[in-house]
Amino acid sequence: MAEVRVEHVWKFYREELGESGRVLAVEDVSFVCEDKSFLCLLGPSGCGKTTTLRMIAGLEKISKGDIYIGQRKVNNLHPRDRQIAMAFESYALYPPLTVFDNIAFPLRARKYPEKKIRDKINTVAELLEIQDILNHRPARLSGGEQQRVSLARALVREDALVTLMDEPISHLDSQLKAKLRIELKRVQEEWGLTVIYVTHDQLEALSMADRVVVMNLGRIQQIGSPIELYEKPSNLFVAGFIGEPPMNFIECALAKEGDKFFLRSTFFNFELDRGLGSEIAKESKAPQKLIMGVRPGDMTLGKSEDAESYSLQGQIFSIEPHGESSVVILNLEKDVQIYVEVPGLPEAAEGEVAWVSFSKQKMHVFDGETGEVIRIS
Ligand SMILES: Nc1ncnc2c1ncn2[C@@H]1O[C@H](COP(=O)(O)OP(=O)(O)OP(=O)(O)O)[C@@H](O)[C@H]1O
Repeated sequence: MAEVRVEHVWKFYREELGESGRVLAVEDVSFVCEDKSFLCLLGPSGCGKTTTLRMIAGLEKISKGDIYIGQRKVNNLHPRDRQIAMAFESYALYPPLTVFDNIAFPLRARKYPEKKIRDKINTVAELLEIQDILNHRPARLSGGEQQRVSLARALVREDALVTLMDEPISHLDSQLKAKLRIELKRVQEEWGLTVIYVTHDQLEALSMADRVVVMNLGRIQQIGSPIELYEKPSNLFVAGFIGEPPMNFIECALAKEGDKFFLRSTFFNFELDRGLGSEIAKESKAPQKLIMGVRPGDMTLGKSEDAESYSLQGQIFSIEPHGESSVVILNLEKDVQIYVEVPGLPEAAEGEVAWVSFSKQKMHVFDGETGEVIRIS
């Protein structure tokens, strides 16, 4: 295994339109995937995550920057010479070979003994629930089965320095996905694999990765552990992208009265701790154009204001039971709604007036112009 370093990597695609039509797909991306760790590239469609992975694999040329696998700079190395295993969304299975022979192919090419190949394939087949299709040919497999075979072929490669996966479980049903999220993480840890995994699904990234690289519009937005991204998002994009239901955002402004600072909007007037107030006054490019953020799960629902916390009043618009929890949607005004996640079923009814409260520590403040978070440094 080996660490992977991506240093100031850029990718321009030149479209048929000519020079002027070039697409900037990846912009100055740098990150390290440590040896034997699980790193996810997470972001919405078109954010550049697949392009980044394909440059690591050697399937796409780097426009600018360097990529290292272990100590070796691989910019100009053929994919075959990079010692990588790949499970990509396009399965690339060999149609004439059975599933077993497809998985065995890279092992036989490396002259593994047949007994070892069989043992390894049986272990992986059980893990991925493909024992019963080992003798089938790819043409008669469903998309989800082909995806698991492609994943199996990548996982059996003991000699690979790094395993690259692009949406490897996207075509599976939710039950199998849930099982494989747990199993993939277990196998990665047990076998000591170094994994770089592309997904647009935050649940996959947050449940499996040691570190997550969040991308948008070709750029890295934040790199952190799942808990860091959730609790300390560094900008509005990450705050809104991570978490389900997403973080609530309300426009507001900074106000100063004497030596006290307030965060003010039509719906609230929160007195700020002096430290945060001064930080906003100092750091914000537009203190009259701030955005307050609070996660649905960080709020409680009640019938009265909580003097110890920040509170907002609204009218319950709907209650959605989700099993263990419920999502309550409150109207603050016709066009302004907030989502609150409460355990079980709330003791409240649609149409009632209710208060939501949250502790000061759970509030996030963002600069409305730059989108960057403002917190006490
Ligand atoms: N071969 C290509 N030629 C031109 N533009 C491309 C090419 N491949 C990708 N792009 C563009 O580069 C950008 C990044 O694409 P990429 O596939 O890396 O994104 P992604 O985050 O993996 O998205 P998805 O999850 O939809 O695959 C997009 O704007 C895409 O349209």
